[in-house]
Amino acid sequence: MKQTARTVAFQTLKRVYEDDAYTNVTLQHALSTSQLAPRDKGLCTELVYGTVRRQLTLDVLLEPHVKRRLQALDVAVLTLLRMSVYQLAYLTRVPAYAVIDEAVNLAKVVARRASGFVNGVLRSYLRDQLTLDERLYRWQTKTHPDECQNLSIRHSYPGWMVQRLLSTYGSARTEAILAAGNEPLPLTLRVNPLRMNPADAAAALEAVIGQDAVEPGQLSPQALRTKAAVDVEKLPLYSSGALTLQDEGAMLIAPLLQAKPGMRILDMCAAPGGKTTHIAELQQDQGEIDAYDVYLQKVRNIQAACQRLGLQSVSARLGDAREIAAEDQLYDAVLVDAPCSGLGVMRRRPDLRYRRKEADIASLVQLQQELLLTACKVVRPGGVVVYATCTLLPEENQQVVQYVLQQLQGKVTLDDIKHELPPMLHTEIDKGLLLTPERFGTDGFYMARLRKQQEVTS
Ligand SMILES: C[S@@+](CC[C@H](N)C(=O)[O-])C[C@H]1O[C@@H](n2cnc3c(N)ncnc32)[C@H](O)[C@@H]1O
Repeated sequence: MKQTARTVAFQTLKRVYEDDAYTNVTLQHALSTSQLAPRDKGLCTELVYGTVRRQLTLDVLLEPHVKRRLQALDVAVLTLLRMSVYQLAYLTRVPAYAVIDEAVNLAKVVARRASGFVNGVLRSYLRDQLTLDERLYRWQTKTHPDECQNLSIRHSYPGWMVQRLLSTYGSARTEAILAAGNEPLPLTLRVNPLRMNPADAAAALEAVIGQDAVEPGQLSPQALRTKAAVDVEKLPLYSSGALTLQDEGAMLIAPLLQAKPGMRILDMCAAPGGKTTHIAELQQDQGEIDAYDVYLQKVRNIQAACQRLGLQSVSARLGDAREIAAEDQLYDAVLVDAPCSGLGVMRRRPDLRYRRKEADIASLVQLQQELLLTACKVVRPGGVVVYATCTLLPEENQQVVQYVLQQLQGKVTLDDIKHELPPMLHTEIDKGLLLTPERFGTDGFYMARLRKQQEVTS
């Protein structure tokens, strides 16, 4: 089969559906072993991410044109239909006849006996001549969904997730958050100040990807945003350790530790090392950072990141961070970048919305509380603990902080971080900073800083 953006996308999607494989990992592997040109890699990524993200909507769009239950279709056929309807409904720049021709040709190779069926379904879809909104309106008038079901199908998220967001953020903001989770991922980079300053890095990047293709970030002085598609990991600038791929919102977290050269810092949940390496850069690589993760492969990822960036001050360690004991020497600052439900990073991990189950939340909250309590134990009096997540649920964010403050009865207090953050974020601060993804084009994050009180000696 000749390799094109669509064939690689189809094979990736089929693996995702058949083996329940992770979309981002499967796609990354498929692209790195393909011979596709950068432009085709872009289209392939769009087809895979879009089809997975919009799956619940796509199935509703398909249903009127398929007489059988969709789940009863062969995986290859269902994959082709979803991928094709994604293009017809969302990628209006692609001509419909090209979508159908390519789907039928692909069907002849991967599901020969079903090529007529694929052709028939897609032609029936086109005959309707309705816009996406009109199709969804038709579904609505037929099924009379409540607000939650309606948003769930329109934006393709499970109902429980929508319900939890609705009860926290209300209708309009929830809809904006859901829509933001379906947007393409912007490419943001953190410049390593030990290697380069941001202006030089921007100029060096523009020399490769084109004039005016790079702009400074809005929220972090170390951030660059690129407007052109580029395989950053293949650039010498990247392999030489001048750049790290990181969301701009994530770049706000490490600075809250106020790391200075010589400080001893603990990063409790560190892999793949995005924030550990940021802390090391801010400390000019002069200090001691213990970076824990509970999975061996992930610990290796931290080591690899430090090696690429030329950082010496990090010790990557394998272990459950809840078991770290208060040694003689306590830490000056601790980061708890806790495992969480990930509702803030939906555009980054398109299948997370279907993998995450509502029942996970209670055990995540317990883990988050235990990690934060341990952090407060192993930080020195006067030292700080930064608690961060990439989710939007108050029970994993403000309520975890509240729980720990109550448990520790005044031994730990909440810091005011307002004046350390850009003024445009001040409205987002309330018991920590809550960055929702529809506001500034970042992923969604929560971050708060606690301070251990000095022991009173008489
Ligand atoms: C949100 S991610 C951390 C992201 C990382 N800080 C970064 O910026 O690249 C949470 C990490 O916590 C790890 N983790 C989960 N439970 C843990 C535990 N009990 N102790 C240490 N790490 C844990 C997970 O393996 C995962 O890599």
